[in-house]
Amino acid sequence: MSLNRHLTRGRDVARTAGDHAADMFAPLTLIARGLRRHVGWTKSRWQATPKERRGPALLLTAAGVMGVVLLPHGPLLAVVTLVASAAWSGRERKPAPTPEPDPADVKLPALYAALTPYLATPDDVCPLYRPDGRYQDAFAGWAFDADGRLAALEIGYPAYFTDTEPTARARIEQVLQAKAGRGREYRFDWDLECSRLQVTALAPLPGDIPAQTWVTTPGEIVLGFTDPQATQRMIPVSHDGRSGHQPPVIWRTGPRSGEPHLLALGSTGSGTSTLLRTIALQALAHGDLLVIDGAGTGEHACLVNRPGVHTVETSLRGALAALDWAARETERRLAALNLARYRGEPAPADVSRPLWLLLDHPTELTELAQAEGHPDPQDLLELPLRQGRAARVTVVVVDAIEAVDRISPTVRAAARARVVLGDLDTQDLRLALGVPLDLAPATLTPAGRGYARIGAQPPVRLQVPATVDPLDEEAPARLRDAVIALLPHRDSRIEAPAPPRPQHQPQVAPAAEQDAAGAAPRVELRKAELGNPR
Ligand SMILES: Nc1ncnc2c1ncn2[C@@H]1O[C@H](COP(=O)(O)OP(=O)(O)OP(=O)(O)O)[C@@H](O)[C@H]1O
Repeated sequence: MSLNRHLTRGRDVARTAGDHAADMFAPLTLIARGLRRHVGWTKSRWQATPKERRGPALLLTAAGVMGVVLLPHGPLLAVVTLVASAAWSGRERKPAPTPEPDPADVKLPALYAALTPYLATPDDVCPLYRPDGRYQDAFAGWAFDADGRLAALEIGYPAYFTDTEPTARARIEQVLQAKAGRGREYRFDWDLECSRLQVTALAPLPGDIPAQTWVTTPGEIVLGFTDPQATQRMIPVSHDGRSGHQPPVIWRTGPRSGEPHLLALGSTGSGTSTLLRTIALQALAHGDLLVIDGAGTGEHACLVNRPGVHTVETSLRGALAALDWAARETERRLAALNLARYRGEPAPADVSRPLWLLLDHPTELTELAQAEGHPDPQDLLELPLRQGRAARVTVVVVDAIEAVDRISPTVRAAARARVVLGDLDTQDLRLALGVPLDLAPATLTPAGRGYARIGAQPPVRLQVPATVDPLDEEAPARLRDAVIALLPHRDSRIEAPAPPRPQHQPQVAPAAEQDAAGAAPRVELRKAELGNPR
């Protein structure tokens, strides 16, 4: 056996013996500690007793001791009592818990100090913010939640602070969010007239709301859910096996809509394809779809061959053919509507059924078209975007925020309903929504979280329903089943009798038949095959 092993063993034996000894002598230690405390108490009492009373006190104690000695079993009882009381007072006493410090006194001085460099100037003779100042002088009110996190704060700031400049405001918002915790979203209400800023921490929106049939009127699309303060409407929602009501973000489409087209941008994996699927499932209830999957990831394969879905294209040639048909269909619809109006007749059924052009990452196809010398598919959207409202053609484009420069100006100008999803900085949010946000997003946002702005309305928070790809095996089965239940089948559309079918279908010629120059093939309307259109 090596020396090292001897030493280790010896150490173990010594430690075990020490532990046993400590266990054995624990009662004696307890009593000894108690006796020490008794002696200490007696000493302090003796010193506290005035000198003239010490003699009588000593006499009284001696008489007591004598009495005890004279009693039958007195000395024994006295020893037992002394030992018991020593054991009692020798216990380890837990220190009284120190009261939790007031979170306001811990967090608000730090917040005040962090704001001081931005809101103080040396020339101010009566500064609201100064290095040796108190937060109570500048902060008008505050509230903390049960976990000690800042829930609301109202601060005052000097009138000379440049609160009309977005960059100056953004700096203050950044400091406030950093000090109050980046894990939550905050709303900033700037009262420019009174030089006051109200900061409110926002509760997270409910996530994972499964796809389901929403209670809306035709033409209304539920993009997701928001704060109760942002809308006066509530719709029934089943979530986690319970029924309740949630405030929806509704996008109104159709001939009377001020925002007939939508553009959604997001960071990678933020849920833009999921948003497109959410819209597709609702649009299918009353209209027909044409889907272009520019990324070619097959995320919309669940729509292939579904009643009401004209085509799901993933190739450049297929997309060009389908969009060319959509442009001519828009033209045809307009002509038919104008003729009906001219004759004073109701609009024919085949032009009043909404047509939806859903484009996922079309800029991928734009790049491909440029490389191969084909026309840009986005150019074919011009007519549907300009005339779509009258012709009941709605365009929805979703793409990555990095591709915003490649989105055609016509799409950006005509798509006045905007959605932005994912972790984005304030500049990207502003670019996507067209206005600065008075909200600071949390650092980590779940999939489907973002903001929506319909037309000129102020932006609202948005959580898109979890309309997952039913072919995505990694998605939870209950969410996939919910989507499958909404997909129309050949014999029914949304579990209801099939509505009359439109009298025209896109027929995309095989790519091989396309001309050598790469021009998009014409989509033929095969009216002869109306009996079996799909
Ligand atoms: N609202 C949501 N609720 C729950 N999960 C979601 C939601 N939106 C998206 N997801 C999940 O997040 C992942 C990414 O979603 P999605 O494919 O829609 O994002 P994307 O923005 O299209 O991604 P990419 O940038 O790759 O195109 C998927 O697994 C999807 O199921």
